[in-house]
Amino acid sequence: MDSISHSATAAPKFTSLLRTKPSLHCHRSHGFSFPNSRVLRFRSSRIRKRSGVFAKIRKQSPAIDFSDPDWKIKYQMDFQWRFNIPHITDIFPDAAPIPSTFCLKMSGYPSDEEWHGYINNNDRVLLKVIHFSSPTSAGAECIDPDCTWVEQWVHRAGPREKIYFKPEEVKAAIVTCGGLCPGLNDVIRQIVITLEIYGVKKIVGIPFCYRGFSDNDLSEMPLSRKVVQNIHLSGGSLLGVSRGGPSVSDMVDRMEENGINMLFVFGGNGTHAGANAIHNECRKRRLKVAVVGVPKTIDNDILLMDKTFGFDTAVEEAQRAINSAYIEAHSAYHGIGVVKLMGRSSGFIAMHAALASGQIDICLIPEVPFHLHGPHGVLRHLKYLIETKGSAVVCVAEGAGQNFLEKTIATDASGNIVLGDIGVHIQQETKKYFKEIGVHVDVKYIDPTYMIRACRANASDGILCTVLGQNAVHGAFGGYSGITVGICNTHYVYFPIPEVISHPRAVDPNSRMWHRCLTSTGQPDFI
Ligand SMILES: Nc1ncnc2c1ncn2[C@@H]1O[C@H](COP(=O)(O)OP(=O)(O)OP(=O)(O)O)[C@@H](O)[C@H]1O
Ligand SMILES: O=P(O)(O)OC[C@H]1O[C@](O)(CO)[C@@H](O)[C@@H]1O
Ligand SMILES: [Mg+2]
Repeated sequence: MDSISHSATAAPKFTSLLRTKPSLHCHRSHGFSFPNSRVLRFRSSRIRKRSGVFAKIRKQSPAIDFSDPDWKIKYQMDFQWRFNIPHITDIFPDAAPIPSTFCLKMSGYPSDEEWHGYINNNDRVLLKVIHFSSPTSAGAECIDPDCTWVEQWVHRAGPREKIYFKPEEVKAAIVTCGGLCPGLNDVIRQIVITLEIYGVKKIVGIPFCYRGFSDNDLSEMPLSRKVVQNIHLSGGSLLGVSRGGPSVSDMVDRMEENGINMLFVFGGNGTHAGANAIHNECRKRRLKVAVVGVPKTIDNDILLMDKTFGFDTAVEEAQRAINSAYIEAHSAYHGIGVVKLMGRSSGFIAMHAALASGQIDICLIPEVPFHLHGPHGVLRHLKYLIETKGSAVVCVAEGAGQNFLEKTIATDASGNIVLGDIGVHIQQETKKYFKEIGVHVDVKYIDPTYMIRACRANASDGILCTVLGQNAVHGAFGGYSGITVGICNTHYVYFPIPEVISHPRAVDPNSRMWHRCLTSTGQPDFI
């Protein structure tokens, strides 16, 4: 039987620490670093400020004192506190749960009367599953110099036996923000379907991201199973997306006016900062509202998750661009293909697309610095490839090599810096370089960004969207707020929002995956 101790921390150990910050003197950025390894650093203490809105992320604690024999237990206690997921009862201690209206039991099956199929609030998923025996192991993430094994548990997602909202009193709203991403419609669809199964009748879409809360020309879109039945068959978002928007206080005003008490927000770091700010504002106003995020980033740059929806589709779709570049390059005399793929601050799409295609000779990502010119530069290697292979294909992530481009202070409506076009730059520099050395080359440049983003989700993303969408609804009905859903070591979890947005997730240049990519392309260091 589920004990309903949804609160913080009844993890396998330290069950007494429910929602109270332990007084400890451990950790976050203890200052040592190992060659070739990454010591876990907690950047969650950063405070992000935007348009007067603060997404406050937990306070910094002192460094870990490893001479303290209890450092590990203290570290784990602090971890539990940080990964506690906020619950309605934090502000409404008397909120009484009711039996779930989401029924899993089929009559007569299974025969075991004890079985109910719900997730116990105390179920946990292990966040890190590799025990690195040494800080010098590839990709090692160590907490202490000996790389001691420290268990880190996070909350398991899924339907709870007791719920904190009566379905007839729920008005749920869905909002999709940032850039497009394959799978948005799949998640909208699953949320609507699952809400209806709980018995919710009032479900609306907020058009064009947070803008839909403030713009008087935009009105709520009523949603039902009938409306969303086939929307996953096309890409884009039924509700539309945009960047920028109103202040958090204006959005919560509108939510109050319109009686919205469940909000499902899909987006990246920016959107989640907004969702967390809405959650905090609702708590400040003592509103019984559940705000649940669904990470949407085609760049796959949200922390702690195996991957985000749309990423697999993007990698798959990128194959078409890479293959075209390869065929063009291969069919031309001294052909060079350049493909630019998405990834503002992380090169996951470029790295995975290069690995999947096996057609890339040079993969350039923001996390790994490179020179274009000079004896070890990309252009010299291209010359070598032309001489030895007769053609070459380069894949570059959009955020790579920004140091070669003119700095700009231009930002989009959300405050994101507008990047220079590294793909065009590489194309131009390549042409110039080969002209200067008197070697004929035929350079073709492909930027498939918006073709990729507009695709419908592939099968594996379709499944991921389904699970994430359903779990978002279960989280809200379970009484959680200020959380986001994710996949972690193949299991589904809830994270407190601040922990996943403190900074963008990046490719670790010391990881096996990046090394595999280098093995596959055969490229040298360009430094
Ligand atoms: N720090 C913040 N606090 C509150 N709201 C924010 C914050 N940053 C961004 N937003 C809002 O979140 C929405 C989306 O932000 P943004 O355009 O950065 O996309 P994103 O969620 O990061 O997704 P993408 O991966 O497509 O960039 C916008 O309406 C923006 O105003
Ligand atoms: O052109 P837009 O819509 O501002 O979006 C571009 C950005 O969106 C992303 O696809 C992330 O959503 C980035 O890779 C890219 O820089
Ligand atoms: Mg963003």
